[in-house]
Amino acid sequence: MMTTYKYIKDKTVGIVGCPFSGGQPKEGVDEGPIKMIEYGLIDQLVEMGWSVEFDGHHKFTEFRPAEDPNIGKLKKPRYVSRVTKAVAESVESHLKKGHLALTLGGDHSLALGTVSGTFAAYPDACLIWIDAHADINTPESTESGNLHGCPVSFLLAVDGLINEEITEFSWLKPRLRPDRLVYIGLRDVDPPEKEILKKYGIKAFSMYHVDKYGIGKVVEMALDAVNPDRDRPIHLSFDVDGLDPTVAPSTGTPVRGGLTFREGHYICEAINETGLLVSVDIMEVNPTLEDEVSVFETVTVGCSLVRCCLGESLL
Ligand SMILES: NC(=[NH2+])NCCC[C@H](N)C(=O)O
Ligand SMILES: [Mn+2]
Ligand SMILES: [Mn+2]
Repeated sequence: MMTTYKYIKDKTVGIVGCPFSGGQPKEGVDEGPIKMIEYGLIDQLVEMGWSVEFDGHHKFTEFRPAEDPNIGKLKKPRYVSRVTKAVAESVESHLKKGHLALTLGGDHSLALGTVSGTFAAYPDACLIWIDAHADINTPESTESGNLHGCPVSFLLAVDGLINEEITEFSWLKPRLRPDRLVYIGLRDVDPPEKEILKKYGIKAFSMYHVDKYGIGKVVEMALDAVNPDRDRPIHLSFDVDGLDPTVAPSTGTPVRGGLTFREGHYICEAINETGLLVSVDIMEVNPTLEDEVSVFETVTVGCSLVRCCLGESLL
């Protein structure tokens, strides 16, 4: 099988390395991208025929404000805002050169940047979000105050979802229409998040749906929902906690009953097959959690998801 890419020129991928943990409290998730690169991801992609552009990981510590008091319940809002603004610019510039943008996280607050960057370059894109969580809490609804649980609410182009104007994030232009967003893998959604999904009619396939229909049908239904004519650019945001903790144990907020190894990879293969993928995030790999074997499994699964997104196939 050979994928023809509709939006990507010269089979080039730009890697945006994002060692960042400010959207949640556990240290170590900033080492995720460093480990994925150390495990040989670039060579693997070159081996597959991709040209890789990577100028080293972002150095975010210089964005860290001396003081960053909570805004309402939100923790480290200034740090997260500055970092994700820089990420948005990196992703957008890769996409505008006709590259596929591959962002390695880091915690999922980084999607504030990756999705903003993608929709700046491709306003007509759609977003496929693989996760145990919906990450759609608002500044009011979040219980944890961790911004990795909130990015989607900031990105949605709807009125009245974010009540208080948070000037810190004024750079962010919400461009994501609710009908261009679909979830797969959900199993730990907070009650106010369920309300938001319902209110805006956001398509979501939980693990119940994966069990009921099988992953093949679920991906097809997800694409039908956000990309019925199979012509829009696709942004895939993959939180490795969408996978079962037996498959990706080294992550900050594991939830039992997740996607199997094959289901996770199938999603990436099927999305690659559309030829429409322009932007991929692999998020929440934390190589400091659990034992050595778990770390190895989680980092290697991060790398193999990327390879499947970029066209590695079994035959
Ligand atoms: N990207 C993640 N792992 N998010 C977990 C979010 C958990 C919880 N819903 C919260 O808002 O804090
Ligand atoms: Mn998650
Ligand atoms: Mn997430």
